Amino acid sequence: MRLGAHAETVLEWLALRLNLGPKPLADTQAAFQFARIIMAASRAGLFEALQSGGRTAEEIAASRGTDPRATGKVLDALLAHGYLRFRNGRYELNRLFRKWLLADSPHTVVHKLDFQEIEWRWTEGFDQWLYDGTARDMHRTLGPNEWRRYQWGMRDFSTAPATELAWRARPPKSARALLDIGGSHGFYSVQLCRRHPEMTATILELPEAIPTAAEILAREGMGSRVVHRAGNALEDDLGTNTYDAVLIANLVHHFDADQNLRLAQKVARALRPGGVFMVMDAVRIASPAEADRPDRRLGAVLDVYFALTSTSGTWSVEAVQEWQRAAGLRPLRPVWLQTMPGAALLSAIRPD
Ligand SMILES: C[S@@+](CC[C@H](N)C(=O)[O-])C[C@H]1O[C@@H](n2cnc3c(N)ncnc32)[C@H](O)[C@@H]1O
Repeated sequence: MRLGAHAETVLEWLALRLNLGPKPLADTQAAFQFARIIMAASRAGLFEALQSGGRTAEEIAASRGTDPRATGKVLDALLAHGYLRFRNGRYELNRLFRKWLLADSPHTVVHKLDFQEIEWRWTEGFDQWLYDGTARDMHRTLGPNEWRRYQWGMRDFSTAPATELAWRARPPKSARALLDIGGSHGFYSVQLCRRHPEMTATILELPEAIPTAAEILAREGMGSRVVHRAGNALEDDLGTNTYDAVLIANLVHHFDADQNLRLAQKVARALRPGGVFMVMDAVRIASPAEADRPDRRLGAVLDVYFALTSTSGTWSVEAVQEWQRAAGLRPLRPVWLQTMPGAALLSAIRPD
């Protein structure tokens, strides 16, 4: 997935090729301002105001309590970028974006856009961090309301990759017990259990996450097939010969190499012979020689973000497979997720 400025005309392409336009400004000014416009529009409910049809800027502003002039400008910026269209004097939500920007859509990202307001504030720490390397350990510093917004945000982030992962993961055919470490809202477990009707799942989560995570999970109607267990994956015993599959999705980037190695060893003990350890995450380069690989771009940016927010960072395929091998597991070929470009499912089997 390529971020940044892309030419739309031959002349723009030429200007980019000849390096005539300042790419660093396209990568920053337009990107960060438009990002904040989308977030503000979503948080103010401007997209929601267009749910049941076209409206004028004045009607939208009146229904959301926003300033009419400011609202008109925001709507025009969204129009210019294809989020909206304009017909018969009214703004309409573009059909493609209804799926993502309406709160009652199963694919909504409205909560993630809300959580990004917190992440935005965190990223203001990049400058200081670059000098002193002092990171924020986000899981130790969130307040109760931030925990709530975090869990809802993670839920929105998971719907597309969880559905794909459930189709492409290969737990043993007879798999019955799944452990989902740091599984939060449980959507990965829910989709895996829907795909494998014999399977039940336990989500191991920090206690602070569980009130909101359980509320989100309850909406899926899985009953006792997917349940939470409060604990800490770094400190708790995970059992012996207990699970057919263990998933850790979007969490190894919060742990350092030593923590991940010890966790892999606990997972290997907890797996039954033939069981599978599934690590899903954005993947970083193993060395600067790999830097031009398109499937490592997301991991490169998130590596910096997680180093700031949780002291660690993203990991390479090789690093994850090294922990898995050191724990006595046999890594399988990586599965690159199409719904989350730059993320991969790195599975390893416990030999019989
Ligand atoms: C980035 S979220 C990922 C949630 C979910 N797996 C997904 O991919 O959508 C990381 C989750 O791991 C949980 N977590 C962090 N440290 C943990 C630990 N030591 N033990 C168990 N869970 C942890 C957090 O509370 C959070 O819900």
